[in-house]
Amino acid sequence: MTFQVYDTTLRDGAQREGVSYSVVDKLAVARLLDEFGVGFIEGGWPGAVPKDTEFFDRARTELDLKHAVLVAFGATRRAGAVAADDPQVRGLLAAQTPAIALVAKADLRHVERALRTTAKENLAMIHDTVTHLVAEGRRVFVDGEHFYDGYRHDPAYTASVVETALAAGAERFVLCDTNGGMLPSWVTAAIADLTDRIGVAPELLGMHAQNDTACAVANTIAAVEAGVRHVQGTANGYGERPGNADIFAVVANLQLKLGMPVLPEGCLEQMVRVSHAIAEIANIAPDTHQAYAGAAAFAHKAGLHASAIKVDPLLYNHVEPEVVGNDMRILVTEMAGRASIELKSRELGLDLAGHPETLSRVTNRVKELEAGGWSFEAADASFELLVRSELPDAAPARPFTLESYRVLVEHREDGAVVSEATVKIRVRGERVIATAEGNGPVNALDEALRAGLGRHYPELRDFELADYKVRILEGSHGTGAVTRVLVETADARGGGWTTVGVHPNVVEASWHALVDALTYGLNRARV
Ligand SMILES: CC(=O)SCCNC(=O)CCNC(=O)[C@H](O)C(C)(C)COP(=O)(O)OP(=O)(O)OC[C@H]1O[C@@H](n2cnc3c(N)ncnc32)[C@H](O)[C@@H]1OP(=O)(O)O
Ligand SMILES: CC(=O)C(=O)O
Repeated sequence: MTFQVYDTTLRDGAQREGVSYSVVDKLAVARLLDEFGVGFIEGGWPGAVPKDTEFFDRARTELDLKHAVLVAFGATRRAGAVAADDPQVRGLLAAQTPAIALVAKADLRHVERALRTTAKENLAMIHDTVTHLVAEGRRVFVDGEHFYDGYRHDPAYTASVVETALAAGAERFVLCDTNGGMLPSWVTAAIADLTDRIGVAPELLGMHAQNDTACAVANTIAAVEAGVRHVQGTANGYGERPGNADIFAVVANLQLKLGMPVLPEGCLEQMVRVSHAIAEIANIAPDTHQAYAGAAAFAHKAGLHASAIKVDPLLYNHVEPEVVGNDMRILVTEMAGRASIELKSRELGLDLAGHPETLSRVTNRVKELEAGGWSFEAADASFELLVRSELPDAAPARPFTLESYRVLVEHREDGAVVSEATVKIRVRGERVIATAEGNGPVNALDEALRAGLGRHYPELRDFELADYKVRILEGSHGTGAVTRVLVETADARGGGWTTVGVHPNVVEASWHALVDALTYGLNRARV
């Protein structure tokens, strides 16, 4: 039986606090999920949510899916109603999708207390709705809401829900951990007990796990190991409350750990791109520490790791990052050893293999500076300048030498605050004095330095300060604190780099970061 990868980013994922997709967003997410190769895309609840109704209408003409089948999600008919006449069920058919997922009560307590109907009527609601939709030519999935809690409470009734749905023609019965309270061994035990009790083939079952115990991915994998062949999940684990099973981690675990080729060839490598693009559309910053897809998923900080990675990257990576479209990175911090410095330098295009003294000097310098509050982890450009300055044939580090700078901040009677900076520098043998105003002291300093350098280095016009972050370092107090400044600079070619400066005076810390930023940019522009 074919393995089914079923995505519910556009339905359960949209139930995450803070997420609100437009119809255009939903269409874009569906295209991305299709590129990732999922077999089913649950698009929302037509008839209940107006945007979802419009999504299915537009999807018919605007989506050309290569891998996925669109699924409309809804509920079983209301108690006492006729399925064919139930407006909600009619809304599902009106979406004209090849497949429909029905949420059905699988816990007797919910039947009695939330639906306020009888055990028998709930079974009839499931039976009638499934047979009606199948007769209308739809593939039907039944999501057994609260399956696991219900099975613990009254296994015989919950098992009868599964039997009813499958007997009525459902293609799969999906075991939902709706409250997300399960642990992997409990999932395994429940599936084994259910299959023994009613003799159902586990391949006819699916798994939908909420993440309230942080076990959604593990629970899903446990279900597959128990024989289930349909898994549900969402991009980046978005979903109601803490979320759903992260479909990226689920699929990667199945393919790379259990050897199950559940995606079409070539799709797994799309993971990082698809994950980040969906985060962008959802307006959620990508989780850098997300397994497999996060920017830090293969980032190594400890010196001991780097020294082994130098021999073979797989000694400290559980898989090759490229198989999910990710990259390995080496972080340079006070935890670095010579191997970390060598690998990081290589990443930046500098081969230090034949320079053991340089390696030792840079390693010691990094440790010293980090102890004083510097941080190179997020400032590759400052690190590269540091390495270059320690190379035996190092060129002069700066495009100028500083005689002095001065910054004034004037608070005027009318409330206006004006900053003015003057720099006195030597550029290519010439003494230059330049003054500029800015909306703050750092901006004024930046402008004055650019004005002073501009005639000799016209390419400076292409750089702009993209971000500026100040952090007060721990262990220091009040206005006398040591500050760390990170400056992010962008150029007209779409590139960007980050530099760092540290000093008890925030202007001096900013000066270091600014000078590194311009120096690095000028070196780069000349390559
Ligand atoms: C576990 C999950 O996450 S399932 C996905 C849930 N998603 C959503 O709820 C998002 C979309 N929902 C909505 O837009 C609305 O809740 C609607 C349109 C579906 C229903 O709205 P309303 O008619 O105003 O009802 P309301 O939301 O207050 O209550 C839900 C009704 O559905 C009934 N219901 C709940 N589950 C089911 C079910 N599986 N089958 C049939 N009816 C059900 C409830 O008993 C309740 O009926 P009542 O109105 O007679 O009390
Ligand atoms: C269907 C669903 O989202 C749940 O039971 O959690």
